[in-house]
Amino acid sequence: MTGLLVFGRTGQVATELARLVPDARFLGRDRVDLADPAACAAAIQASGCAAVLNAAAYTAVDRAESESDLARRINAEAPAAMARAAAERRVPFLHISTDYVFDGSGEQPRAETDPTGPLGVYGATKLAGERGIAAAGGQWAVLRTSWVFSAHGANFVRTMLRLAAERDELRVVADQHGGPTPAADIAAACLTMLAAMRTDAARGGLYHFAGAPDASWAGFAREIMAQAGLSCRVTGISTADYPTPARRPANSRLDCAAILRDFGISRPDWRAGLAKVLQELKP
Ligand SMILES: NC(=O)C1=CN([C@@H]2O[C@H](COP(=O)(O)OP(=O)(O)OC[C@H]3O[C@@H](n4cnc5c(N)ncnc54)[C@H](OP(=O)(O)O)[C@@H]3O)[C@@H](O)[C@H]2O)C=CC1
Ligand SMILES: Cc1cn([C@H]2C[C@H](O)[C@@H](COP(=O)(O)OP(=O)(O)O[C@H]3O[C@@H](C)C(=O)[C@@H](O)[C@H]3O)O2)c(=O)[nH]c1=O
Ligand SMILES: [Mg+2]
Repeated sequence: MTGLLVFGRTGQVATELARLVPDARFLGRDRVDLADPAACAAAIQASGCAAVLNAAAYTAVDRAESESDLARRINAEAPAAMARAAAERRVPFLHISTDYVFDGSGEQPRAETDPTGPLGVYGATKLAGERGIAAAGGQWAVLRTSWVFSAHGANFVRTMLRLAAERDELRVVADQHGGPTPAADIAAACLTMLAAMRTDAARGGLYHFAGAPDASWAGFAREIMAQAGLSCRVTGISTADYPTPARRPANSRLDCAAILRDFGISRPDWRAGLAKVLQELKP
């Protein structure tokens, strides 16, 4: 995809995007600080790009509870400023959001039209970002995804592998459910959506996208151990037994029917994505 400007360079999704579109321009933290929303807008204005994708964010869920001002600038104000700059330049803008915008009640998968209710600062700032983008007046899309993993960066798969090397039992919450999602599939979905948006100015909006089947974190951990051939035992525990600064939704399941209907993008099997990531991590 020519003329694509990407915010982020070292993150999970940005790294996978660089593999798929090496000719895109990637703006790392060294080039633009998302804590400076005006600098984000200026980067778009100066770029002459044909499309903008924001793959950067403040993703430290627990730390956000004590750094809410910074999280808000990066997750809410910067994306809104990007969306306004893209609107001025009349180029499509794609942004990534999260299952943590929901309150996690019930057991049904959430649709795009369902009410939000973030439980923590990370989710609240990501939701504010979604709203700022929708209010910017340009052509935009927001892809809400969940439980992202890859061979790079900080993610649950790498955490589990690290801990499994140190212990013979891991205690992992079994009462939070969602769809683990390979970063590579998110990158591909973003490019499919942007391509459609570039050929039709009426395309865009809010879409859910997550790997299948839905699992608990404990179930995800057990599959990691099984595929990696590790004997570390995974004991399912309740959220109450794993206290964290930020509350997390018990029901993170996303209904992904709309993105299939409108873009032909189906839920990837995360177990296949996990096999690829483990292969990549092999020494
Ligand atoms: N990770 C997950 O499980 C999920 C992520 N998402 C969303 O998907 C998107 C991509 O996430 P993912 O790839 O996992 O994120 P990562 O945490 O892997 O990467 C975040 C990126 O943002 C950059 N960044 C953070 N702060 C700044 C800043 N002040 N200035 C410039 N760059 C900054 C980081 O740079 P640096 O490396 O220098 O710190 C890093 O490249 C985000 O919008 C996230 O909210 C949605 C659902 C789940
Ligand atoms: C390390 C560990 C975690 N857990 C729990 C804590 C948490 O409920 C769950 C996952 O831990 P993590 O720290 O990876 O979770 P977290 O950082 O909250 O992951 C989230 O990141 C943000 C950016 C998102 O947008 C979400 O979709 C989600 O992927 O597992 C255990 O039960 N045992 C453990 O040993
Ligand atoms: Mg984390």
